[in-house]
Amino acid sequence: MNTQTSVRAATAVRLTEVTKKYRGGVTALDHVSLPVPRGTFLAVMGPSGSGKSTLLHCAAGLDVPTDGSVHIGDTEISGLSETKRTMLRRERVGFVFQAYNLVPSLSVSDNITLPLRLAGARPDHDWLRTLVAHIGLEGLLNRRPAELSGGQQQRAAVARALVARPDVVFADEPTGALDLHTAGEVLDLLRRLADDFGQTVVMVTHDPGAAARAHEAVVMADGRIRDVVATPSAEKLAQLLTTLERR
Ligand SMILES: Nc1ncnc2c1ncn2[C@@H]1O[C@H](COP(=O)(O)OP(=O)(O)OP(=O)(O)O)[C@@H](O)[C@H]1O
Repeated sequence: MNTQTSVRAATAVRLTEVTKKYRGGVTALDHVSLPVPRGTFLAVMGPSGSGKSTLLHCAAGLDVPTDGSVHIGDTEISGLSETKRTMLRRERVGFVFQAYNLVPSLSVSDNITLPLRLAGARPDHDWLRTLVAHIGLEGLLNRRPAELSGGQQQRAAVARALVARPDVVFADEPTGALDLHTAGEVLDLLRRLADDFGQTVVMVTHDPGAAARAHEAVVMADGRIRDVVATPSAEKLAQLLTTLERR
């Protein structure tokens, strides 16, 4: 393995000089470069319209950049056909959304393993047991989503995102619908998944308190990364956001 390959392999996601222009002339991302090392819990913050969702969509292969490249592990996804990107997302990317998006008619257990069935893969039962125990879903697996609290539903959604052992989990405002205490539990869980399993997590959030649970936070404005803050505090992030919003 040459040095460049080993450097790339240590990176779960890499954006290189990514620009995204929408029809109508909006430049939502302007030459953004961002390596996300494996095992990092990264928060993406910034004022409304700063490009957070666009960054997440391009990084996850849900959308394609106008220019620049995106790698998931060693695979450049920005040049793949839509079909290949869909397959790659199923196998190597997990998603957690604000609205848990569980299928109401399926049990918790079937919801968690759904991505595997869609990809035509078999569950790894050892991993499934570890995951369910780690996430605290034992005893809830036969229930329907409506029979769970909001926090339990989001924990089931986190288990579903992790079931295929993805290179990266993208979380879009994962605590937006939860009360403060339950939100704290879900954030602790995301942090433990990174610390205990080396799971890479990229989370978009408006909440400096949530971002402060991450290893690192990037702060965006006008489609660019303005700051990268290691071991961020809620106070420091709130201060940076206030400065950007006042401009
Ligand atoms: N499909 C689209 N077509 C045209 N412009 C778009 C589209 N999606 C986003 N934009 C524009 O791109 C810019 C970045 O939007 P984006 O949704 O990425 O920001 P954001 O930081 O996620 O905002 P918010 O915090 O409000 O969700 C904004 O100016 C937005 O209006």
